[in-house]
Amino acid sequence: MSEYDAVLLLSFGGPEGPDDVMPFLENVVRGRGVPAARLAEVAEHYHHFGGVSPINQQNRDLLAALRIALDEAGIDLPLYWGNRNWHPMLADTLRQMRADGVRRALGFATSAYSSYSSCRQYRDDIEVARLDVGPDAPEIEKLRHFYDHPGFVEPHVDAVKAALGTDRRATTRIVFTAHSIPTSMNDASGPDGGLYRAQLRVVAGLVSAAAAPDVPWDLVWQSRSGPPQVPWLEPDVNDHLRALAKEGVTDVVISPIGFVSDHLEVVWDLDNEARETAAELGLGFARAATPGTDPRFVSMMRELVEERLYASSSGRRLAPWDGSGPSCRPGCCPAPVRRPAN
Ligand SMILES: CC1=C(CCC(=O)O)c2cc3nc(cc4[nH]c(cc5[nH]c(cc1n2)c(C)c5CCC(=O)O)c(CCC(=O)O)c4C)C(CCC(=O)O)=C3C
Ligand SMILES: [Fe+2]
Repeated sequence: MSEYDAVLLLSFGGPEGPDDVMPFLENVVRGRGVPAARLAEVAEHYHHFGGVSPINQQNRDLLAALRIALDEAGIDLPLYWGNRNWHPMLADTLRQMRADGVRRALGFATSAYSSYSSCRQYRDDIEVARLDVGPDAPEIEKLRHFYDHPGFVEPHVDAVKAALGTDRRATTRIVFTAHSIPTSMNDASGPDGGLYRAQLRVVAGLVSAAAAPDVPWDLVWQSRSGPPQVPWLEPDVNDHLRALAKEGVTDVVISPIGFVSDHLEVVWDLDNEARETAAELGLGFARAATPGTDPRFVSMMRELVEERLYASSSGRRLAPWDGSGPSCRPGCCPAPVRRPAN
């Protein structure tokens, strides 16, 4: 018997209709000092899609695929889903898990990298939700980071290969993107600081080397939020495209390695905004796919579960990618100082 009795998918959550948009956004930015004008702008992005975030269907698809993968491996643990910012909310899910008799579950977060937003905040979410549920709330053990796992890297490699044309390669640039974060959050990420950007550079290097070592690449940032006086990671992807056009680059392939699926930031900030910027500049533009429900990504999820289920009891040798790069440890990636909206 394993000490685990369930698997939990932890995600960001997103609105499911126009009336959900503002309450969802308020959940996201509570205490984070994001200006009202920025919120109104992001609300518009959601309204372009009928107020429905793509992230929810992506998570439903991921759950269905993972169910099949677990069944095929003979793992009959029940599967749950709880979000940080929108229904199904994590506390409600934990309450259901407790009612079902779950005591200790493995948690997979849809976020590959170390930083407060992408790691520690999920651990904080779990603790806050457990306090809300009260005595006998299930314990959740978050699975390790997977940014450099082949199940995450290989789908990005194939996507970049597919997006790269055969013409004008000498003047093509691969532009890897990830969600910008405040520079202070990057400085505080991981046990020694700077881990968010460092992990992204590792993945950019792996994808470039396997997909197109002859094509130069850059790592830049997208979807900046927060008050303008707070520094965030730069350059922004749109500014970067302007600089590339001046340098004589003719074509760009944008690979959003910061994302596991086509979130709103991908389908709006890249497929609309960055595409438009490229068109104004006369740059050829292709956007590489994200893993989504790629079978290799789903198999990776199953493997990460299996690793915890069996490794400690069987003395099985861990896979080569385990510990291949630094990762979060308890206590790292502290929360940013909360500030009032202004
Ligand atoms: C590192 C990172 C990831 C990647 C890791 C991960 O995947 O977790 C990520 C993912 C996501 N971010 C998302 C949406 C939003 N993020 C916001 C705001 C912020 N993001 C931040 C960071 C990150 N965010 C930060 C530091 C803020 C400032 C406020 C704060 O300090 O928390 C805001 C507020 C409005 C605005 O953008 O200004 C929204 C609406 C969605 C859902 C998209 C969908 O619906 O498909 C997803 C997956
Ligand atoms: Fe975000």
